[in-house]
Amino acid sequence: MYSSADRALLEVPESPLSPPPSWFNDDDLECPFEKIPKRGFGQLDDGNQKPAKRIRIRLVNRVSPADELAPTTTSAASPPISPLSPPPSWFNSDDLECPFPDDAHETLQTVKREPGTPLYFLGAADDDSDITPPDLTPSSTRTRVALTPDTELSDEKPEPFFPPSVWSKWRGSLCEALPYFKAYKGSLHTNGLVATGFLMDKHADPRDVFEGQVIISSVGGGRERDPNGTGTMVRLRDASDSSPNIKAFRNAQKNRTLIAVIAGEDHPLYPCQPPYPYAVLDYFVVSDVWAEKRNGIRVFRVRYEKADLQKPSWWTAHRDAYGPAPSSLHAIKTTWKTCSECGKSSKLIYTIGWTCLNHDCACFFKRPAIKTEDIIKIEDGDTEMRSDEDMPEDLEYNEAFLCERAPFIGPIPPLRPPMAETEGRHGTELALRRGFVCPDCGCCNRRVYWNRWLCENCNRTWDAPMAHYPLSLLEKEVAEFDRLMTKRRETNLVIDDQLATRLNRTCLNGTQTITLGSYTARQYFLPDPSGNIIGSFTLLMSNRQINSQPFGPDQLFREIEQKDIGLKRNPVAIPGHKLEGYTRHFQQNFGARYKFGVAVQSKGFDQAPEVILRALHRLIWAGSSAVKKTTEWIDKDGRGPHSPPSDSNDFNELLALGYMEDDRISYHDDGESELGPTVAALSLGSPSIMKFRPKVKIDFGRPLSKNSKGLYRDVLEVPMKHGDIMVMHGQAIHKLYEHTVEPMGGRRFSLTCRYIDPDKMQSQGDKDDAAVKGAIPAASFAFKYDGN
Ligand SMILES: O=C(O)CCC(=O)C(=O)O
Ligand SMILES: [Fe+2]
Repeated sequence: MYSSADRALLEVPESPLSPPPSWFNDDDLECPFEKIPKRGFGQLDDGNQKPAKRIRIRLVNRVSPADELAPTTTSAASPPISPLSPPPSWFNSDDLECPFPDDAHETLQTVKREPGTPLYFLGAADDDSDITPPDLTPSSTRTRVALTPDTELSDEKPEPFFPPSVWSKWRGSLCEALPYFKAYKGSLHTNGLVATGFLMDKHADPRDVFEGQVIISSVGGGRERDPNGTGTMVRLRDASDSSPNIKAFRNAQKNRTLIAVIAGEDHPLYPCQPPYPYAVLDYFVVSDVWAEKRNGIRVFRVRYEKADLQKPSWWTAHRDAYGPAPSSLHAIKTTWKTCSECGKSSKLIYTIGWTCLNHDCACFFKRPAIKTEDIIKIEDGDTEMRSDEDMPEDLEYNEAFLCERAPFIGPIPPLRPPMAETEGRHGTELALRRGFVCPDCGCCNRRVYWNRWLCENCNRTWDAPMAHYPLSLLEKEVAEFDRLMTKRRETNLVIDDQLATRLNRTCLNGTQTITLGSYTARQYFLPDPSGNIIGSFTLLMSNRQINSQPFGPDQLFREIEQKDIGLKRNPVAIPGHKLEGYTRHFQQNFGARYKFGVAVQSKGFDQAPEVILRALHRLIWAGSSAVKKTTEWIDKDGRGPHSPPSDSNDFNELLALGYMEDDRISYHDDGESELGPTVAALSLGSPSIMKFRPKVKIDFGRPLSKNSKGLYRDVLEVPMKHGDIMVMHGQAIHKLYEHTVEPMGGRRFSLTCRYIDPDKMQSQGDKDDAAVKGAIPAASFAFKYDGN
């Protein structure tokens, strides 16, 4: 079980806006959840339904009657939602229902625009009755909201104009399915320091704009908890030009690359009823990045302009959806002025007048003055009026700044990435392991099942091709792995050991090489801080001969990779965090139910396929043989009160884990209180490395090194290859140490046996269930393994 100190290691950010964003590139599926140990957490709270939120919005007409092109702006009358506001977004099944009828997507497709033929009305209109949009409404019950100047909307926000083409219930699914947004925390995803995806959620700053074609936001990150104890997140320091996110926005602006903007349902300025927790708006281009000063602190703002100006925007229900007429696209331009102080030009952004937006200039963000002595003549004969005061808080944008457009030229890819191509693939490559956007309903999904893709919204399934993992690939992985291990041994000065790549001899108290059946094995003994041996780690090293025997590891590997043994990823609950996570590996449990932080059901051994029972018998032999040798070694010097038990229990549980490319299991312990002292695991497929390190809360009182985060460095790293078996013996190992396994290849299974003590189970139901499911079928003893 994890202690709170362990959990402290697992900190995940609380709000997408609070911590500085982490920067992932496209190939990095790394996610904070995958760093979560799979042990000791409770279940997801699915029943915590989020209350429907109504935001009263008021549409204000800022448009001069003559200026038909100016979009109508919205401003939220409701206060912005603090990034700390608590409600986690766990939906119940009602929430998961698509608000659009099944044929909505077909309806949408019928209005696709032919190149060069603007289908939509693009001109100015005196009133909305002149706007005759194609009937995109998927439902006849939908009402369009007619806007007149100063229209005040009722409590209801309008429904979306039409359904978004890509959406998600979960942040994790969004990040796994979309190539352009993989930021599990923070609001920005970048690729090569260019912004490719931006999520606006929960927080809106003053003057943020969320309209059909123009969005203005602050650059997230850099907020800290208010030292005045208000519980809110505030900016305390100037944002820097050299921060990666500002650079990424500037690069996107300079290169005019596309950035997908995604809206979270809690955005205070959402112009319509949010159809889903997350919905992709469209591709935009970054038109402006500039600095403002707010409460004396420098913040950066970004203006985005929709890339396809002729396509209506699903999130607006008024004429802003149609945008300016093509003939007018170039007509409106914001004025630029050059600063007499720094010589740099800035746009005339605010109605109050021009200010220098170069934050290195003495005149940066100074309020235009009305006193005559402040009027300065500048070169072009124009005048500039400037006071020493900063700009006020209640600024408004100039209409021209909001209305100008710079049409994007270039191909615009579909928002919905196509399903990954399976042709010629073996089935566990990263490209197939990633999530997908359902081509039928646009829902973002994770890859949850080992041998299929399932859309959690419309339940459509696709079989995933799970071909034999090519032997040539496996051999290549092993060759690379061996090279890497040799290098690691050299780096860590492990020259006298054939196996470990990192050995901390001040920590490890003795090792021995032994023979167990046909296996050569290496045994390491782990001490407590006083040097008492508390347990052993044994690695039984397989070889070609063992692997190729009938029902040996080769055959077991081939059978498991082909057979659907029920492997799937499961949700991990993180107490105190509202983000939902899924394990970074696929599981299926057999025998007694093993309760750890992941909700995994168990199939009784009587329902287990033969391959699982064969593995079970091999592990029963390996576990008892390794424990016997541990006991002999310990008994040589005499047992102490801290010595591990001299016997192991019979196993009554087997957890099968499947790892695809890039999957892993992060640091955790196998220390649940119901577990017996011995854990044994068979590795099949790609090589992997298992690492042990002392837990941070344990004071070893010796010069064991720690990393920059204050965590102990690994004291033991052991390579595990196809057919190898590891045995951990001694419960105290899990109190003092934690371990991780990193596969170094594209397909690996681990089959781990434990004993789950019914006497330590809470309920009679659990005990009865364990007795039935954990009973090893008598017939399976025909598969008994004796090491040869
Ligand atoms: O993947 C492995 O070999 C071991 C997994 C593990 O540590 C566990 O199941 O507890
Ligand atoms: Fe483990």
